[in-house]
Amino acid sequence: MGEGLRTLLFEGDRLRLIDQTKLPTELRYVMVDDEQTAFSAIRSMQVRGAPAIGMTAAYGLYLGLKKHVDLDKEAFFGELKRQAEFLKGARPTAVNLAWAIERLVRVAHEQRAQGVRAVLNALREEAKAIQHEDERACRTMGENLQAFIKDGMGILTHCNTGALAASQYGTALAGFYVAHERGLKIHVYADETRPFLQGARLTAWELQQAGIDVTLICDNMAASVMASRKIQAVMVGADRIAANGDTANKIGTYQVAILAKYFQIPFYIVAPWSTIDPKTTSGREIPIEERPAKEVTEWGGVQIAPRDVPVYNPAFDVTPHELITAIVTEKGIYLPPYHFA
Ligand SMILES: CSC[C@H]1O[C@H](OP(=O)(O)O)[C@H](O)[C@@H]1O
Repeated sequence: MGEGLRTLLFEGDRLRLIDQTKLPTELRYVMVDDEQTAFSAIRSMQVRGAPAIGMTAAYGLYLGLKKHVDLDKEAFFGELKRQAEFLKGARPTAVNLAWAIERLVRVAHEQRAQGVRAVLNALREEAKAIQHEDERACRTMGENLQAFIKDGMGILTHCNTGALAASQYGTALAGFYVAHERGLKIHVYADETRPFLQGARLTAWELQQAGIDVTLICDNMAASVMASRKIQAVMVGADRIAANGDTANKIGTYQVAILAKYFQIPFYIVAPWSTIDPKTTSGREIPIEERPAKEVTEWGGVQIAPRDVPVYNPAFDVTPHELITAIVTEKGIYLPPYHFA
């Protein structure tokens, strides 16, 4: 689905999202028409993936404020502040969310001298601009990643970094789509990605739809698959990259990076520039979201662990920069030592 199905479709002043909690068994949609519906789609992970949640929050902020078009300017800007803070709290780790909201807030203040309607128009256009920029960034990341993709390669990936996670193509998966378009034969090993199963439910589905060879493995099989020399590279996404290159990504990424180091397999991060947060100097400062215990103790409403057992469910971990071979963005390829400013 590199170019086909759209995770986000903004049309007729409404945002339609693919409901990712229903995949792969059902292709259903969810509509966003204000900040509340945007917040709940992001929090419940109907939409997920750093670029996709940033774009959803941007449209959600515009749509939420549109309902307050009749407020005077002072009250409207008060509402802007409230909704912006509210949306930023939906998920704390992926910096793309705060980045997109801050872009809209900046534009609103630049237009403050104009009327509320002019501010609203500017907000809508900024949200659309973020989406268009993301489309171009995804394609360029995919092209840049070709520097590390060779014909016949086995590639391990974790979570879902595909078209579902962004406007189209995705980040690491963009590279797989471009390689496939160019006739390269690659074989992708997709970690299932406990507990939310983005690898099993989303990556396996996306790659299968696109006709790219994919084999699903459980997370605890990665060492064994690497030991059998099936993997020549690991390529994953990111939710926040600190100035020193430390990278927060889906829980389980860190252990894959350690395994890659052990087996001397290169480990690549692929992310748009908006995922880099130079204000965060190292991974220690990255806030890690904790998700509800039920995501671990239940699946599909079925209990799979003892009732009331204590659960620790961090959604992300931080891979230290020294385990990262290169960071690929739309602006180019970055090699260690990393210094993002
Ligand atoms: C293209 S960013 C994808 C990114 O999304 C992730 O998390 P989640 O599914 O919780 O939004 C993850 O860390 C991926 O690498």
